[in-house]
Amino acid sequence: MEKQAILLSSKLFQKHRQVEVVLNRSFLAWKEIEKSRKRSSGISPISERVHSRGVQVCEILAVGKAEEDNQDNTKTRSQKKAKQHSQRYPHAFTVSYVRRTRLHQWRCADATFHCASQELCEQWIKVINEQLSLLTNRPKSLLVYINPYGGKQRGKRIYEQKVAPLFRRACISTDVIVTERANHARDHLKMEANLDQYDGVVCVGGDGMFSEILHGLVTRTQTDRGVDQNQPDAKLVPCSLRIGIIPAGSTDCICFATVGTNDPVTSALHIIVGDSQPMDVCSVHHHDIFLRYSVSLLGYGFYGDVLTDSERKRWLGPARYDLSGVKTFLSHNYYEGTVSFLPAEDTMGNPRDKLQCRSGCHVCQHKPSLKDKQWEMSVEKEKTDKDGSSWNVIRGKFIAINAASMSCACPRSPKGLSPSAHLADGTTDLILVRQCSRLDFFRHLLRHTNKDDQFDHSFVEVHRVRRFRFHPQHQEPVSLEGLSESPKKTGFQAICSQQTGCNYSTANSSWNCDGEILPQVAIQVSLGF
Ligand SMILES: CCCCCCCCCCCCC/C=C/[C@@H](O)[C@H](COP(=O)(O)O)NC(C)=O
Ligand SMILES: Nc1ncnc2c1ncn2[C@@H]1O[C@H](COP(=O)(O)OP(=O)(O)O)[C@@H](O)[C@H]1O
Ligand SMILES: [Ca+2]
Repeated sequence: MEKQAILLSSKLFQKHRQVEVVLNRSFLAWKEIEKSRKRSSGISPISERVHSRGVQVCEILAVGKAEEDNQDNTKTRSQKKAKQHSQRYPHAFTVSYVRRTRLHQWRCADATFHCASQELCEQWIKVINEQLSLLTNRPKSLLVYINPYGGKQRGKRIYEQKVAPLFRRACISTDVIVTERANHARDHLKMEANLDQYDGVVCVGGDGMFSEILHGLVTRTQTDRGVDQNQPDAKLVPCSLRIGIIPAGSTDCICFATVGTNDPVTSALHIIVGDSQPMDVCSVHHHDIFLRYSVSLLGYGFYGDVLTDSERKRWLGPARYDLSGVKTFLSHNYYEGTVSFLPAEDTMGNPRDKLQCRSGCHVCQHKPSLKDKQWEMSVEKEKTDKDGSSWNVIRGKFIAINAASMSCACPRSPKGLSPSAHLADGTTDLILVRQCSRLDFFRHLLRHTNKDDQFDHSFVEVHRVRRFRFHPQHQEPVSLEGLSESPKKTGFQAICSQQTGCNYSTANSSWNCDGEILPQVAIQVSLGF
């Protein structure tokens, strides 16, 4: 590896230990040199033990003058020694940096260095800050939306206690909006927010709140650029602002599946260092009318019914999903319909290849470019127009139809609904669970929580697809009113689905779209901007 030029190097003190601190463009290292005398057979050689530590510059959160330690904590000998040193060398700076703890979990650590003079201390702060200012992907100004009612209703506290102090430490300025109603954040982003002044938007909440913010931002971007997102063939303009997620919801699958954990501090640190992860966005239409976007789960049958039932138990917090899960499992409903899908090319891997998508994943990086895609789409159109040969059509009775655009990993299911799904490959994994016995379905569900393959059942099939359509066997009432909006939550559909009558509500389930119920059952789904 090429050796980098040293930008600054000094002998400083960390507590009472002398350390050699070296900074180059990508790394800050400090080496403690401990001199100890070994007495053996009358000879006293001086041996040097070197403890070396360091941090990549891109993982330094901030550097600044150290706060004076006025506490009288000098109980032990080493504390006394450290105190004496800090009095002798009062000019000190503190480097805050990312420390990796458990798997995927990040914490903020501080290292304080005492300098022989004020000039040296200021020089260190200046040189490190200069290097940090070269990291242009870091946000300086953020717009934060907090859903105070998400998850266990701890969003506000989580933000104030765990996240805001870190943003302050990293000198990130924030405008914070605590939402007062559902869709407050979406409407504010759509119509009011002055987005030019921010480098990103932060969502403090769950998957539903993320979805709100995504819709606000995407709609605003299209409006600003004169694109009509209701046109099914409209080429959407990508958003220039990134969305950071501070998990404070019930499932937090979008955060868990992208970061690897649902921990507010880890997420705040990823935001500060400017990490980003592209993700697939599915567009959902009903008869060519735009309904919603989805980034995680589009689920019909089981997950639709769980969500419909759980909405009336919101007061229970995240436990509502457990209760509704058991209830839905016991009702053991199945739904008839036709699923048609356009498979992804073989080069996109397959849902059972056991490859996990990670940051910098090569499948996502080498997905077909827009140009290839346009070509592909014209071929696809030709084929379908002639004989429909590239579309697969499956008619059947399904307990669940799940489209996972990402793994949908969450604390309940650490591998997720489709463990090998890619975050940004332009495909979704379509999982069809056909009518089976309760015991078989239980076995299938259980495999979401352990290492066994949940697709290894005769009644389950999974396809990696670019587009799909669903038509329920039983006609839904024709109503174009209220499209693109959530249905009124009267609970009507849920109550009806418990009965065995023969109206459409009984025969059909609903789609769970990232935690929101879709108002329509017949849908067309396509991926990619
Ligand atoms: C025998 C035990 C069986 C346990 C099976 C566990 C499987 C769990 C798989 C969960 C996959 C969740 C996908 C994420 C969906 C979210 O978008 C949505 C909304 O999340 P939010 O409430 O907004 O955080 N949550 C649900 C439960 O539908
Ligand atoms: N102030 C608010 N009052 C009521 N509902 C809200 C508010 N802010 C956001 N919401 C809505 O709450 C729903 C659930 O939010 P989310 O943060 O995902 O929590 P959870 O994971 O518990 O479902 C979302 O659909 C969102 O639109
Ligand atoms: Ca995907």
